[in-house]
Amino acid sequence: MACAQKSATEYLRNARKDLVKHMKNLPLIIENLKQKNVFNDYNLNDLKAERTEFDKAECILDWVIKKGEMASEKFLEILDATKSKTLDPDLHPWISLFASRLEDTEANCPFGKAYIPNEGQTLSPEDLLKWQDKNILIIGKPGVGKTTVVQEMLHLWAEKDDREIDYMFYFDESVLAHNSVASLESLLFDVYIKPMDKDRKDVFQDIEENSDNVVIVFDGVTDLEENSILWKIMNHELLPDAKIVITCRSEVEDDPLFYDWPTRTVYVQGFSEESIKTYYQSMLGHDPVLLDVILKNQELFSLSHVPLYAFMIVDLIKFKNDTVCNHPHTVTEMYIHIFRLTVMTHGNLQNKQIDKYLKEKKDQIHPLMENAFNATMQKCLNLLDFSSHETDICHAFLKMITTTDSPTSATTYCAFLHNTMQEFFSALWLLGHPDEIEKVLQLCQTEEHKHMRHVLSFLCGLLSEHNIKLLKCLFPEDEIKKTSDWLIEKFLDTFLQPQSESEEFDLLYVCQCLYELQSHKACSMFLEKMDHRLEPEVDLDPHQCCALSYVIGQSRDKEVYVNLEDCNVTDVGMDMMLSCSPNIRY
Ligand SMILES: Nc1ncnc2c1ncn2[C@@H]1O[C@H](COP(=O)(O)OP(=O)(O)OP(=O)(O)O)[C@@H](O)[C@H]1O
Repeated sequence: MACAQKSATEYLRNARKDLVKHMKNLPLIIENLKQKNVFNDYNLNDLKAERTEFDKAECILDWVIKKGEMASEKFLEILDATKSKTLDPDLHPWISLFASRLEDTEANCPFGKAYIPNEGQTLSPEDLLKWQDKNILIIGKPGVGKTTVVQEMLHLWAEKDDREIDYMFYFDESVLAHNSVASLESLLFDVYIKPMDKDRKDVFQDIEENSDNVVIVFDGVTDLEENSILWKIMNHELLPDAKIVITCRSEVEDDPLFYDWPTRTVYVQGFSEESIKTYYQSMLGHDPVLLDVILKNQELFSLSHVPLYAFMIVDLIKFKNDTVCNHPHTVTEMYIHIFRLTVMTHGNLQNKQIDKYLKEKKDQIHPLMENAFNATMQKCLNLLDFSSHETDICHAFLKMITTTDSPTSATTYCAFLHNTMQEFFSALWLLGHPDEIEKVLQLCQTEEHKHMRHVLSFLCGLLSEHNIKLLKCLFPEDEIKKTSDWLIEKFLDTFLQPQSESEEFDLLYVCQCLYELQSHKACSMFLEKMDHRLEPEVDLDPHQCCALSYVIGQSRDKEVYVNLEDCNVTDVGMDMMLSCSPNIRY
C-alpha cells in the first residue's frame, strides 16, 4: 500500500551517501530541477559558488531533501528519466525500484494526489472542460477542492491527444496578487511557459487571433483591480472568445466583481459519503480499529467531506489515544496538531520535546505569525516582508515562489503551503495581540475584509480550553483565558447584527465559531440571545450540521426550536441533528 511505503524523502536520505559519489552530469540535473520549479534562481547562484562536484552534489541532495516530499519525488523522477546520463549503472536498479513503486502506487491507489471522484456527482472536471460557456465560476469553502478541480481539468486537457482547445493557462493566487502585470504577453509567457524566442511572436499572434482556442484559469480570486490585464481578460476585453474559469471562496461570490459577469456557477461539495468511506478504507483499511474510530465518529466523518481535513485526519489518527477519540474534534485542533507535528519533524524531536523546542524557537515563529496576519489582511498570499534563513523552522511551513520581473531579474517570495495555514498563523498572531481583535471583528463586517472571518473562526478555536495546553509554550495561559472571557460577548454582539438591511446575520458561521470555541457558556449565551429559535434557511453540509447540533446540544434545560423547512440536509447531517433530539423541536 502506498501509505505503508517509504516516502520519497526517506528514499533519498537512505541513498544520500551513494548518490553524492555517483551522480554525474550535474548541470543536466540542475537544469531539470529548475524547470520543475524545485530550484529557484538563488539556489542556482549558490550552487555556482560551490567549488567541487562533490560539494555541488551534496548541496543538491540536501536542498531537495529539505524542500520536502514533493521536491524529493520530482528529483527522483528526474533521475529516473535521465539515469543513463546522470547515474552510475550501479544505481540503476535503485532508481528503477522507485519508478516501479510510483507506477504501482498510481495503479493501485487512486488517492494520494489523484483526483477523487464523488459518487453520483452531477458534474465532472471533464464536463467543465467541454462546456461551451465562456465564463465559469467555481465556488466552495476553504479546502473543499476548487484548486483540485481546475488542476484536474488541466491534467485532463494535457493528457488528451485530440485536443479541441489549443492553449490552457493556469494562474494561481500568487500570480493574481500581481495586478500590475505589464502586458498580456508577459502574463502568458513570463509566468510559466516560454515558447522559444523565435516562435514567441507567432504563438502570441495565434493566441490573440484564435482566442476561442484558449482557456484561462484564475484560481482563488479575491478581487481584481479594474482595468488591470487580469480584469480585462476576465471581461473579454482581451482574448474576447477565450473561456474563463474562475475559482473563489463562497464569501466572494457576492462580490461586485461578479455582478455583471454572466456566468455558469458550479458549487464544489467536497467528498460524498461514499467517497469518504472509500478514501478511509484505502488509507486505513490495514488497521480496522482506526478505520472504525473514524467511520463511527460522526464529527470526524462530517469533517471529512472537506478533503483537506480528511487528509489531516489520516495523519493525526495514527497518534490516537483515548483522549484523542473522546472529545469533539475541531478544525483548529487539527491545525494545531499539524503545526506541532511539522515542528516535531523539522526538529527531529520526540513528542515530549516539542513544547521546550517551541519555546526556544518563539523568536523565529512570531515574525511568521505577524507576516501571515499582515498578508491576510491585504488578501495576499506572498509574504512580502518575510525573510529568514533556509534552515529556520519557519521554512517547514513555507514554499518559495520565484517570479520573473524582467528578462534579467526575478523576485522570490515565501508563501504558505496552503492558504488555510496562513489563516491559522494569522489567528495565532491575533491570539498574541488581543488589543487588535476588536478592530478585526469590526473589519469582518465590511465587504473588503469579509475574508478575515476565516481567521476569527480559528481564533475561537485557539481560545478553546482544550487547546490551551498545546499553545501555552507560545502564549501565556492567563492571557489566553482573559481574552476568551471578554471575546464571547463581543463576538456575539458583533455577529448577531444583520450585515445589512437585506442580509440576515450568518447563523451557520456563528455556530461554526461556537463549535470551534467548545464553550457551554458561549452557546448558552447565544441561544438566549436567539430566544432558542434557529432558522438556517440554507442547505446544510455535514460539518455545518455538526456545529449546529453541538450548539443545540448545549441547551441543558430548554428545548430549541429549529426550522429546517427551507434546508436540504444530508443523511449524516440529519443523524447528527437527531442525536441532540431531547433538546430539539422541529
Ligand atoms: N476530489 C479530490 N480528490 C483528491 N484530493 C482532493 C480533492 N479535493 C481536494 N483534495 C485535496 O485537498 C486539499 C485542498 O484542496 P484545494 O486546495 O483544491 O482546496 P480549495 O477549495 O482550493 O481551498 P482554498 O479555498 O483554501 O484555496 C489538497 O491537498 C487537494 O489535493
